Amino acid sequence: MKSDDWTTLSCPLPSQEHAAAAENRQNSLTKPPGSLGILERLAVRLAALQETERPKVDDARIILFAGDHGITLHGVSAYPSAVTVQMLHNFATGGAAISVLARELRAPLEVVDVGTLATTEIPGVVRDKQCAGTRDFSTEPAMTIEEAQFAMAAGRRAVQRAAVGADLLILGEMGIGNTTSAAAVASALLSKSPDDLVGRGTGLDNKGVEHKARMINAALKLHGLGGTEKSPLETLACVGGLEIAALTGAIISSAQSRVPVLIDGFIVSVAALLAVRINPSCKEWLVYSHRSYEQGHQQVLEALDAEPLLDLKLRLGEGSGAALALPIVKLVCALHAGMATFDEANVSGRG
Ligand SMILES: O=C(O)c1ccc[n+]([C@@H]2O[C@H](COP(=O)([O-])O)[C@@H](O)[C@H]2O)c1
Ligand SMILES: Cc1cc2nc[nH]c2cc1C
Repeated sequence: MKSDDWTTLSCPLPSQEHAAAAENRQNSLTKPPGSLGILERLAVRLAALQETERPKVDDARIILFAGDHGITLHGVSAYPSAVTVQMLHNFATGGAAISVLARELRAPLEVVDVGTLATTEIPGVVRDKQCAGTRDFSTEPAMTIEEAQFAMAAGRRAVQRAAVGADLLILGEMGIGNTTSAAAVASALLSKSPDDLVGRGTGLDNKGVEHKARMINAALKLHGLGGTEKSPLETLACVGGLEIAALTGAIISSAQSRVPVLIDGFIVSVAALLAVRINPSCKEWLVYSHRSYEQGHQQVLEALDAEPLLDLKLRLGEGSGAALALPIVKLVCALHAGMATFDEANVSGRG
């Protein structure tokens, strides 16, 4: 078996039978049908995925992948690359936003360095990397195919270590420069102009955003991306990132292992797009937590037929938007399991 063959192995199909049972229950609960909006569909989807009429999300886990980006040589981020490794220490010592959210939610957090510039072990951070950052994709491919596959497999290893058996997996990322890589991948996969997919990232001004779009445009031409000739894996290798590759592998592996994934912001959604292009059967296993403030996110969400739960103008990453949405997902399950039916509560149905 080739080392990349696992990526296309089918994910389980949601159970139609349990979806029907959950939908019946939703429609019998003491509320006008449809009044809980998109949350009703979420309850039914989780029921189908967990093969039960009454799903639960008691055991959620969080995995965060970090990587650095050669393209940062060209001033595409408001922050220096050094921040990625500095933040790894912050994640490990509990001071980052996702560290606080993980503690509050009692969700175990695993942080994996899949390709930062760090040269030494960082206590509390799993190291699973071949490369210290990607290459500058304005002059050469960011990764070789083998490097991208290694990082995808690192994503799978993390899921097998930290998420198998969980009710839900939250994926997050950290990588200065990764909104440039993510926008480049999305432009190529969606055949859209980078002008429509670039955003401010960590806080670029208008000139910075224009420069970022020009860099991506030139790179797409250099690598022959944007048409149909290149595969998703080749696109990932040319202009993607090591943490984006790990996220892609983790999404596929989680779906194959029957663990639904709560997708975070722009970067994780672009990894979801890659995952669905590589293995369409993983699509059913993805739940979208929020619409990020990053300009291109809406287009990526549309391409994935996503219905995000929140729209809070977040643009932090780290899995923070997904962590903030987790209480809603838990409460959706509690409502679905705990509300009385019209019959049980002796409430009259529609006249
Ligand atoms: O998740 C998002 O939608 C999001 C939007 C903008 C920025 N980020 C975070 O900011 C970093 C990338 O921004 P930049 O400007 O360095 O490309 C990276 O660490 C991401 O986690 C994340
Ligand atoms: C401080 C900081 C924290 C982050 N977390 C995710 N991306 C980030 C980018 C910066 C700059």
